[in-house]
Amino acid sequence: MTRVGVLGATGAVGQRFIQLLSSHDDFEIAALTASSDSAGKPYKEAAKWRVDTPIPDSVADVDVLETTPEAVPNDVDLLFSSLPSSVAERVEHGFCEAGYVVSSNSSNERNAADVPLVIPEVNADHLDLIEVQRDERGWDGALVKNPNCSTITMVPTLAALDRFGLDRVHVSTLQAVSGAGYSGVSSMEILDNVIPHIGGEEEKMETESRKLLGEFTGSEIDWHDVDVSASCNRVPTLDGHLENVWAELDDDPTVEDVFAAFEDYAGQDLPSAPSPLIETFEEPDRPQPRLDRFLGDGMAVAAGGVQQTPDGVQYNCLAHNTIRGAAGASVLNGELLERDGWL
Ligand SMILES: NC(=O)C1=CN([C@@H]2O[C@H](COP(=O)(O)OP(=O)(O)OC[C@H]3O[C@@H](n4cnc5c(N)ncnc54)[C@H](OP(=O)(O)O)[C@@H]3O)[C@@H](O)[C@H]2O)C=CC1
Ligand SMILES: N[C@@H](CC(=O)OP(=O)(O)O)C(=O)O
Repeated sequence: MTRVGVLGATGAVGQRFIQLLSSHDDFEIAALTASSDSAGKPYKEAAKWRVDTPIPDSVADVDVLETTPEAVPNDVDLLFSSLPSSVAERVEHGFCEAGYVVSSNSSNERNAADVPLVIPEVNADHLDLIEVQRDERGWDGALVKNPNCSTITMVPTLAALDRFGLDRVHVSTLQAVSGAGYSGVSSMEILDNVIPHIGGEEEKMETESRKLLGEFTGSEIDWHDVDVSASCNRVPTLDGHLENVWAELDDDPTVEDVFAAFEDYAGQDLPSAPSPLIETFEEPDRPQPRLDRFLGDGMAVAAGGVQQTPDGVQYNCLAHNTIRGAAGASVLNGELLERDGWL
């Protein structure tokens, strides 16, 4: 078993990590950290447990640690990070310097030139950027990021469409409230409403997509030159981001060609990787958040509503934002790090 820790374990995403890791066949939870307010308390007291399965017995009475390299046992091989990005920016480097490999969900440094931003089914080879990172930063550890939840919902479908020459993408999102965290959007704001703005989200989709779809040259990531324009909206669903995508393509695929590209897109042979990665629907009213967010145990991307347009294709896609879009994405990266010998 690989001994793992969770930084920010008491938070909304931290709890998802615990849910996923407590039943993992290869990872064993060996350290849970949070803020100084929680440190020293048993996990069940420090965390207000809000996940829809019971708090695992294996963590309930474990004492929460300070989020410092000194507090985490040396024999922990891999850390998952779900800290607020302002905190992550301050502390993640210290863990990497101390020799820990950190698989982080926080948004800081996702676009840094020497930080691998990875979806294992899309760009597993970008992990080799760790060599460059270690050379440049003098770390024994490493920092690897997964993308933003809206980005990760769309990018596998774009990767599948790239065989037709991806030229330009417009996307409009309908994002669930859990993406903003438990206290992020008040019920008075979101009930009977849609909020047509999510701070920073559009820029994240527009940049992270191009890095993920880029080529690793051996020393750097050559970003894809696709032009991405995003419009992001908060809607009153609990979990599951739905997205309407218009992709302009060099070729002129039929609807059947697009379905085949989605269905043939290869997954990964990793414990948390879904098969298939992209589940398709011919019914025009699918995918839907409530019906389809748990496909592939919350790790699949659902796609449907495929139509030809004058310049390419239009479709809808959906993924579970706190599983495939957050904790599940980091765990999958952890599995890739282990398989490829980076731990
Ligand atoms: N991709 C996605 O869909 C989502 C991504 N995220 C990202 O994940 C990260 C975590 O989000 P979320 O779980 O909602 O946040 P929460 O506020 O629920 O949890 C934050 C966690 O960080 C800990 N923490 C806060 N301040 C400090 C500090 N100064 N030092 C050490 N630990 C600290 C908290 O501990 P304590 O309990 O002691 O305060 C808690 O464990 C963010 O970066 C967020 O942007 C979040 C939601 C969805
Ligand atoms: N902004 C996302 C969630 C999030 O926290 O994203 P990021 O991981 O980029 O910080 C949402 O609101 O749905």
